[in-house]
Amino acid sequence: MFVTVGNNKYHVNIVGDGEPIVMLHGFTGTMATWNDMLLHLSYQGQLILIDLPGHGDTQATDVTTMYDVCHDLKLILEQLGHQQVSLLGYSMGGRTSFLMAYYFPDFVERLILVGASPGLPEEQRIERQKQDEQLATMIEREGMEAFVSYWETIPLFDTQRRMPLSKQEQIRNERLAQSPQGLALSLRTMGTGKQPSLWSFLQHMTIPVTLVVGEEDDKFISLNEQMLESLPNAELKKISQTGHAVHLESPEIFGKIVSEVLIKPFSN
Ligand SMILES: C=C(O[C@H]1C=C[C@H](C(=O)CCC(=O)O)[C@@H](C(=O)O)[C@@H]1O)C(=O)O
Repeated sequence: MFVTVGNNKYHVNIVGDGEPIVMLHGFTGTMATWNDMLLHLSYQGQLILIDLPGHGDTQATDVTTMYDVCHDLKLILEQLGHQQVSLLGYSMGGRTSFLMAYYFPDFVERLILVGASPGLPEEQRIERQKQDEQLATMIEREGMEAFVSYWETIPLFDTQRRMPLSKQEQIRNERLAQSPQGLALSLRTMGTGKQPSLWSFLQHMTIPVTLVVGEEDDKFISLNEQMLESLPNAELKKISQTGHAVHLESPEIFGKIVSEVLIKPFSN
């Protein structure tokens, strides 16, 4: 189905009824990124999967900041009849989930974040915005084949080469199915450099936060351990023999973690 907010038309997939958990994919992904994990999810509530701007079947070009995206997401969920949701986000979707809790604290019940961060320290943002702009321009000039061939070789995804070739091909095809214009818009709107830094806000985020990170994702292990020190009501789950995309590399383990968190929410 599609939900229209303002000039933007979002692709949304709703499964079941009850307490909603909204799932937000990462850069270059779509709602299909959750398919493997969902095979191992035991949850009686409602699943709401959304393609973010610049991705999948969503047609949302009237966004310039992450606030615009978060506000659209809130309007979508209110249109669906929800006043409060849980959020599950991977990487860019995790950063977006963090911001949803920051902008709309009464709207977010809990966070489950995979390979996520609260953005960069303020002083690093400008440089990263330049890098994100360079990448956006590369994608527009050289197209999807060249971008994906580069993107899948970054160290963050080294562990994905241990996955079955069929799974690697599935991830590659999901990335190739994106448009250069869409990914460029995403980087210019939702790129890591564009994310307001929430590091100083973490100490005030009292909702339950489950951080999930692959034990071989060195960069995000360090970031998530730092986040855990600041978050007053959080737990950190490290998944062995797994890298950045925990939900893709260890879908069974991740599905069980999400099931446990949603069925028996922890609270410090
Ligand atoms: C390379 C870095 O940042 C990017 C890496 C992961 C993020 C993501 O969404 C996953 C993309 C994927 O699975 O293909 C992405 C984001 O958060 O927007 C980052 O641009 C890095 O070293 O920080």
